[in-house]
Amino acid sequence: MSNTPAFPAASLLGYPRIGRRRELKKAVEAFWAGTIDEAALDTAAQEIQLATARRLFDLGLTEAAAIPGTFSFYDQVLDATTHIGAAPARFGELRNSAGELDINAYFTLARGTVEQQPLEMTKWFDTNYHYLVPEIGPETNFAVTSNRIVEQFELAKANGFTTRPYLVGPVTYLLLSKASDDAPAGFSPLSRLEDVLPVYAELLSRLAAAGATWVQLDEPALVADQDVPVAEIEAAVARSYEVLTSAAQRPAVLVSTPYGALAELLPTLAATGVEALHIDAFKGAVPSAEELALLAGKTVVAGVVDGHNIWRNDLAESAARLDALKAAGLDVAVSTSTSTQHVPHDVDEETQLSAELRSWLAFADQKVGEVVTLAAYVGDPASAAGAIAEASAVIASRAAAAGVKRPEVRARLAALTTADFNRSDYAVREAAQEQSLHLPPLPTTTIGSFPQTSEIRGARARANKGAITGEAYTQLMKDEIKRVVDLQEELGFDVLVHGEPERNDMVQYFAENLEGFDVTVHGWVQSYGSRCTRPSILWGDVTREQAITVEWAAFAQSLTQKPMKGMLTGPVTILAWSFVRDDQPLGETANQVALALRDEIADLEAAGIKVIQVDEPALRELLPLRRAAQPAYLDWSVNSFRLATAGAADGTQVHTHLCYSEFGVVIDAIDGLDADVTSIEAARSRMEVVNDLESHGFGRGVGPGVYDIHSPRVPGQAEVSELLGKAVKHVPARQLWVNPDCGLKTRGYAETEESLRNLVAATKEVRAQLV
Ligand code: MET
Ligand SMILES: [Zn+2]
Repeated sequence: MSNTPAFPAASLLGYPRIGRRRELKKAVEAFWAGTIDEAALDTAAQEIQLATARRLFDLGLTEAAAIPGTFSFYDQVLDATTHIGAAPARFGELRNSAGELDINAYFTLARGTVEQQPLEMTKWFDTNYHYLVPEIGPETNFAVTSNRIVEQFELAKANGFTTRPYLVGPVTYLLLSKASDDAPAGFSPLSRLEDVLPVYAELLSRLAAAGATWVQLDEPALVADQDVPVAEIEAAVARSYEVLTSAAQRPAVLVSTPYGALAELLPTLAATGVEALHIDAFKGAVPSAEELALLAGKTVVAGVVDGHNIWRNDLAESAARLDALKAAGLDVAVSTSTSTQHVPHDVDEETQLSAELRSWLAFADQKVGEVVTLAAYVGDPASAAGAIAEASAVIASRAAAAGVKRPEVRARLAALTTADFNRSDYAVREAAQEQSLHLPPLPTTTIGSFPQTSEIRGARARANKGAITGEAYTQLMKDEIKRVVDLQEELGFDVLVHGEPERNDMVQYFAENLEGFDVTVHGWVQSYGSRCTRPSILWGDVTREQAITVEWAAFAQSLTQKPMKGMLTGPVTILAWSFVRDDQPLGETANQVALALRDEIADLEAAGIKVIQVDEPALRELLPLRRAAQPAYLDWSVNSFRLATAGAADGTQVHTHLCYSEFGVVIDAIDGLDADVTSIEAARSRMEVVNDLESHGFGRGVGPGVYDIHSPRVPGQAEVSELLGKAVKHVPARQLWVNPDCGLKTRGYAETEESLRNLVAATKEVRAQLV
């Protein structure tokens, strides 16, 4: 390329897609339900894209290509899949008569069909966002199969905004892919790079023809240690960006590398012809002078504003980082460390929070302001002096604010000894639990929540508005608990749950009932597809003023002779799904939460609860992307779980639940949790996990999920029997539990009942075959 257009001085890596009032969620779900048609869905999507462009422009992203084109109907990895023709053959022909993977094909891949499970879903780096895993084999027929990225650019352009189209980069795309069903053993998706690159080149050429000046190719896989040897990744990066930058007609290329430091791949990217390289200069350190020298001639897009958490930026600290980059003589632009898709839109919406707390925060819109200020600083340091001083003053006042440090919490933590982290040997506990529980082989249970019906949500909304009394609300929840308990009795479950109707969200519920947290009203963040969560804000030392779950659990237990599980959310998950204070190590915060849970467990036991589940679905999520940092993380995270649970009596059965399939990665840590029973996701990955369990010799109870609750599909009895048949071949039957992959709160009652009925019937079938 001759005459590279200037990269905008201020930019964002990405922006929330779901809409300030979750307009996209509503439109997409209405489309699935058949209440709006494709044209109406498109109109809603266009309105969101234009509202975003207008907003970002008004907030100061006024230069061409400053506004990221990061809208997505469901997921950015699925977007790439449908643009490059990578629909797996197992779905049959999904291309329409024009040869395109249209919106129907798109949602088929995301949600599955009666015959086909959807693409597997897994965590996006160290975030709570989930992407759909591509399945690539020798048979994958790569070709441009969607023009949506071009149409979205054109839509913005026609309305006066030159955006910067976004695509997951080719190396990351293939590294995140798994081998298709049809691929031979040992097949590596990265081996298809040469076939993928011309398709990316064609998309770049179409974007250039439409007038795009810059494109953003996102390569976060380059900041994470991979199973593929580094030399292979280096070669793939070098080759990809050689091919893509030698295309005749193309926009200038920004490669973004969020979620951590690039480390050994920085020189490789520096040697390519890409015009701009984004580095995560918030989480990652500023590269050394030698590395920076390699970047001469490129724009360095410095991600100094954290896109992944909500604290106001320490502008003085960011300015110092920018100074280091400028001192190396580089052309520096300012951006966020990651897409701001991980944070809510706007602090100003949260008028119920104290002005003090609000002054400590920056959501996506405030981050735009920070980026714009810092970009001005790069041009003229004096221009930002006032803003920098103000940010420093706010950060200092936060450190001294009431509730941030509570002496009694700190004293209790300081007094802990190793005994507080250890239970009796498993053999002792196992015997005591056999006595207290008398369970059949292959005990059946569910993960906790039952469908959250519109009646339940409506009752909560009315109670929050004061339209019904607290007593009326409690009664409605108790009625619901009774329905759920009766249903489980009728279905024949062995260990029951109360269904969690009183919980809006498994983390927020505890945040609302513990000191040290605050919750937002509009702070929705996309978790996967149309699903959003509203992370709480953990800003101070954590204490529990009174029992939280005991009344509900005791009521549920009073309705049945079967054991009722007490249900708690573990410390790591509470941290991972909240916006956590950044002023002390995570391990300290986790232990504060653990002590509150430990007290709750003691109260549950005193109320007669014999099985207590402490969910840790996010244990894998916070795992550092670099192997060197993983042992320290696993140490504090496992210890916080042990601190929470080690006060339980031998006869109390402690369960934990983790919902993802890459179990092998953290199996030692899961063992370290020392839970008596562990339930995990396995249905979508068709029980692959039992191989890991077998090779590891996992010795305690385990329930690999047999019902994928992420889709409305009902698994048949034969399908569940087959999964269980596979499980008993690899895991001793006496350790095996039968349960769904996860909680049922997002499902409807009809499909849930049918699925659970099949689950129990299949269990009886397999039990009968055990000798
Ligand atoms: C994301 S893990 C969910 C566990 C929780 N107990 C539930 O069933 O909803
Ligand atoms: Zn789960």
